[in-house]
Amino acid sequence: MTTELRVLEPSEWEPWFGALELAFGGNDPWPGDERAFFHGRTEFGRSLGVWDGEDCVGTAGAYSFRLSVPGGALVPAAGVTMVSVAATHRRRGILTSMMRRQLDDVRSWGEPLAVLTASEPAIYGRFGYGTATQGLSAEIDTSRVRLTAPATGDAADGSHEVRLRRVRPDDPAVRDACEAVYAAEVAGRPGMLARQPGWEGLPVVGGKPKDGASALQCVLAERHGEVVGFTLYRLKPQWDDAGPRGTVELDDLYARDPAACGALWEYLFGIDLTSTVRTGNRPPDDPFQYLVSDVRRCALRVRDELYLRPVEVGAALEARTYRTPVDVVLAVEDAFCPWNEGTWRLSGDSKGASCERTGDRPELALSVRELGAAYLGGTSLTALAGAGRVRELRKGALAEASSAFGSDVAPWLPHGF
Ligand SMILES: CC(=O)SCCNC(=O)CCNC(=O)[C@H](O)C(C)(C)COP(=O)(O)OP(=O)(O)OC[C@H]1O[C@@H](n2cnc3c(N)ncnc32)[C@H](O)[C@@H]1OP(=O)(O)O
Repeated sequence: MTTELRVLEPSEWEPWFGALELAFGGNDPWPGDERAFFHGRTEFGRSLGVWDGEDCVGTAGAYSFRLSVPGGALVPAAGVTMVSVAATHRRRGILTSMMRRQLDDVRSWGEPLAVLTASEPAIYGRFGYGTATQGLSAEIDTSRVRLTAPATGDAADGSHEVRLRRVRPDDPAVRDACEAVYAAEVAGRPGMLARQPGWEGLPVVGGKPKDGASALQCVLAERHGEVVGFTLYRLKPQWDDAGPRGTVELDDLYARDPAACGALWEYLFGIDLTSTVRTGNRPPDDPFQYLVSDVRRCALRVRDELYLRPVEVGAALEARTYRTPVDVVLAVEDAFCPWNEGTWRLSGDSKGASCERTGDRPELALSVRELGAAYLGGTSLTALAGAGRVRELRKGALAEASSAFGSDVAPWLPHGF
């Protein structure tokens, strides 16, 4: 088999995307507007195709993202996407060849991080990606579970009150207002992506009617006319002999303060003719868990979400801040990107950090995959050490580093890409 790996040309997009669709199991092309959305987002200089003669047999892309990290910086990160190999050409190293080329490219572009969401968790660890964020899913029995929103304030004229308003999600003014609420959250929550041009259309494209559910609906939370939160959801009606038992399929909910957040959740819980609120990916520390009467009937589950790989260890560790002061020598293993191998001294605190090569004796040993898992503060180094994935070589180094790497706000990736 002779195949050629090359950078994707715009004229090759159709067979390239068609190969991806096929590799994901369907003969059916994606709906036209979703295709158009992803066509518009394709960055040709950063996308790879593998060709066997005329046939596209491998695909991979890398969006130019900026990822929020602890401390609030937005760090350039390659958003690895559209990865596939034709079923006829699997397990012959084509994915490995694309990962090799891509990580070399990402390094040459000066991006310290690469991130992705994985179709299967088993695929990317070998290339140095660790699970950096988790998403919380819930299926809440709202016929039994009560949610009590916090008091909105005690102004006699009710001026602290949150008002809810139903709007069209595709109205440009609504989108701008929702984007502003999203943007305000990014720096404060590691793992979120600063919106790149064009990506503001994702919630609407991704929220198309599916599985008998309604079109996307949007409710704004406003205070003094200012939008302080919003939710996007679909309603899925269902009836049986006992009457209505519809479902609220929640896509998005963002709020700038607890009162707005509580008001939006309370609204979702109270929609007539529904008895379930279902959601697939909320932050692990989502406030609704602390407002409900019966968390057990919320059927909470956590799932791996964002995988992160430090492409340049030094630059990556310098790009974030640390919750508590840290001064530790890390021995990093990185067989796939050997330029990261070796010992690094990380010194940092809540204001900044330096991370430089050193000849000093290592104090903590770990692979780049564990560094990726711990990077956003969602996976503790202590937990990884408990699994034998991090080794403490100087007593006290583990506790010091683990506390420093942590994040009080759970890192979270709101959507796939
Ligand atoms: C970010 C994203 O886009 S995620 C989407 C990923 N794509 C998909 O899931 C679509 C369906 N699957 C595929 O297209 C292919 O099976 C791919 C892309 C996952 C793998 O492509 P291949 O060319 O077969 O991988 P390659 O031959 O380079 O395998 C490298 C190693 O990974 C292992 N591997 C590859 N895929 C898998 C998998 N799905 N599960 C477990 N191990 C895997 C191989 O066994 C091999 O291991 P080895 O080095 O120990 O022998």
